[in-house]
Amino acid sequence: MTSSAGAPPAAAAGGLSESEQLLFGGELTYDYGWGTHKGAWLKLSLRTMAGSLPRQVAVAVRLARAADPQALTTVVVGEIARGVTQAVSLIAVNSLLVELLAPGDIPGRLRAALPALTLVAFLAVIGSACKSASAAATGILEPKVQRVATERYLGLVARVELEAIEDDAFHKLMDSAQWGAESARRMVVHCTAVVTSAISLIAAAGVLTVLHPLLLPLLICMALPSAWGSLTMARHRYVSWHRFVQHVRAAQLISRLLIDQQAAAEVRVHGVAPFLLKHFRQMAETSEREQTRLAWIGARTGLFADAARGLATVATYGVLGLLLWHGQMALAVAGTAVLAIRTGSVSITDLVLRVTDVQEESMFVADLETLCEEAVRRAIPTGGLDLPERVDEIRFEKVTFTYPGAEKPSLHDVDLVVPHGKTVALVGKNGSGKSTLVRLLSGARLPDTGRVLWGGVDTAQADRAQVFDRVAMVAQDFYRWPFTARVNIGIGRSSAPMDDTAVEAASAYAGADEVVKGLPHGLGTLLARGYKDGQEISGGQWQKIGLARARYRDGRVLIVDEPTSALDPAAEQRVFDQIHRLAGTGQTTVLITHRLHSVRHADLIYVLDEGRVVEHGTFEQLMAATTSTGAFREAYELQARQFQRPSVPAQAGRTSCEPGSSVGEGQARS
Ligand SMILES: Nc1ncnc2c1ncn2[C@@H]1O[C@H](COP(=O)(O)OP(=O)(O)OP(=O)(O)O)[C@@H](O)[C@H]1O
Repeated sequence: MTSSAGAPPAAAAGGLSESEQLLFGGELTYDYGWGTHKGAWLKLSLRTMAGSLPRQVAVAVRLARAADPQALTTVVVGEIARGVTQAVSLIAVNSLLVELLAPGDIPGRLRAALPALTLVAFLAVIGSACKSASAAATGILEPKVQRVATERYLGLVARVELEAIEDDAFHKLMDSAQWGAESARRMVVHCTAVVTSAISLIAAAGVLTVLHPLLLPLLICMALPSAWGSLTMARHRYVSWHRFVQHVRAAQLISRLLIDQQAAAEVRVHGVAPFLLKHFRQMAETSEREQTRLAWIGARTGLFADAARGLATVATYGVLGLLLWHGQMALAVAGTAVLAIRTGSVSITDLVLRVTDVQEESMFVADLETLCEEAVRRAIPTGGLDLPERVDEIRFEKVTFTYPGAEKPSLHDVDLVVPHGKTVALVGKNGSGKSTLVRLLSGARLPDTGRVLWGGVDTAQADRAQVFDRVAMVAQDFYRWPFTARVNIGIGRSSAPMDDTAVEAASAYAGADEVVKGLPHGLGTLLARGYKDGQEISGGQWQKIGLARARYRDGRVLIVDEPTSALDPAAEQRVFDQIHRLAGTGQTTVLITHRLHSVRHADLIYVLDEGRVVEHGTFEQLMAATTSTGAFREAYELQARQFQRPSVPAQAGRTSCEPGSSVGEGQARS
């Protein structure tokens, strides 16, 4: 692999670009907001990595404190005590060696060394006890830290504006953050190890400084090559991961599609598997090439680091030998120095490795932090103006709205009124802006210009939690939760305990009671295939469940977006009858439908075209030639004609196929 550090791997990766181009319409790279890959590479210098370490450790400590303060205290106290025992132990070893190497008979020397020996043994026992306590507390902390980190980012992400959820840069952050939560868990272990190694190193360094001031700088020289090697590899791995996260995500998507339930029929009937497998392989092979590249860099870096470390070790022991040679150091002191150098060098290697681990994990934790900061920045504001208890009308005033990245507005200068207790229908061609309009009405989106007023309160300034609380919505693409039928209905108002009587009443209202009756465990049936006892239901049956959910929510404003598109004629009639009946109970309803005959009873009909309201009025007004532009009337008549006697295509040997021709009709049916 020859790609340079800053070059995107796809450029050097042969088949990857082809797969990306075909399946995803372009090369899969991310703009992080804080720079390109090349920028990231430059930013990850050794200095900044070391500089950011304390901040990231502080993040881990904060998470650990939130997760289990008692366990955190045990870890900290345990590790400090362990370090102290090591330091004291080294000093005891020094006295032990002094006694053993002193002139005199062996039994006498052994007797003199006994107290130091006992102290070394005692300290070893204490050290082990501290190690066990710290290990147990770390084990307790780990999963809790991951939970706290996960809960935190999920909680924040669930509150961001819809716009952020559709933003691919934000998605990238969410992908990284999932790793960040796991990294936070691992950071606890690594941080503990860092503390252990650091204390052990301080102990060894302290003893070495006392023995001879020259030994400490030599010990540091021994450690530097390992530090450089480990940090260099951590940096390579991190940059590589960031480059490849998008490709990994895409390859995972392809592999999931191959086993996806919804795609299963098409995968088989259309023979899609070889096509997907080919592209999966291309993407996987590119990742493999990247792994090979990293392995070679690792081998090279390790070789340089080991060579430098070897030289430093020779120099250190050489200096020790010279000191002994010139009588500047006693033999017992030299023995302790060898021990301290060994302990210190092991601690330094361990410390460097662990610091690198912390550093590596901290980069992912930093991503998690960035996501949390971004999620806070893009959150739906909490608080705001209170809505009046009774909202007489919801009013759109010159509302214009453009989706992020879209070239033209989806709503343009829209004026509209939804009076309290009335049924308002929105009709118009595909893509005319109906669903967008209800998203703004429900507060899910805010206008770019103009105002959406709930009883005079602008949704941009209102407490949006209050707006949401008053809305019950069955969106076109309402979510099919992979839970039981009960939860699929009761989740409409999940803040309250689920009440079976209310769930049953809502399902009866929407005609979902028949669906539930047909399920093996009634409301307790899991509506998710692929799990034990999970059931799948039809699109129309799901639509009834969706309607029941909106009914259960019992919002003051009911928004139904294409509620009957998958329903059979009887069920469709029933739904519209129910909606009309609601009008009599003072329920405000906004109905989106393409079935124009079903809006006859609406109090107001708005006709949209290319994001603009082209006409509005009652059904009679829109149908009357004198009071309408004809947009609604023409569409209505076009639909009505389809219900009149069908025209029959000409067949070979027939000369007459005119509509109404009884012969033609008879032949057509035969
Ligand atoms: N999330 C989105 N991001 C970008 N553009 C969108 C998004 N949702 C809708 N649009 C665009 O906004 C326009 C209006 O879409 P909208 O879904 O509001 O139309 P609609 O009248 O409800 O259509 P339909 O009758 O097909 O449901 C369309 O051009 C559509 O492509």
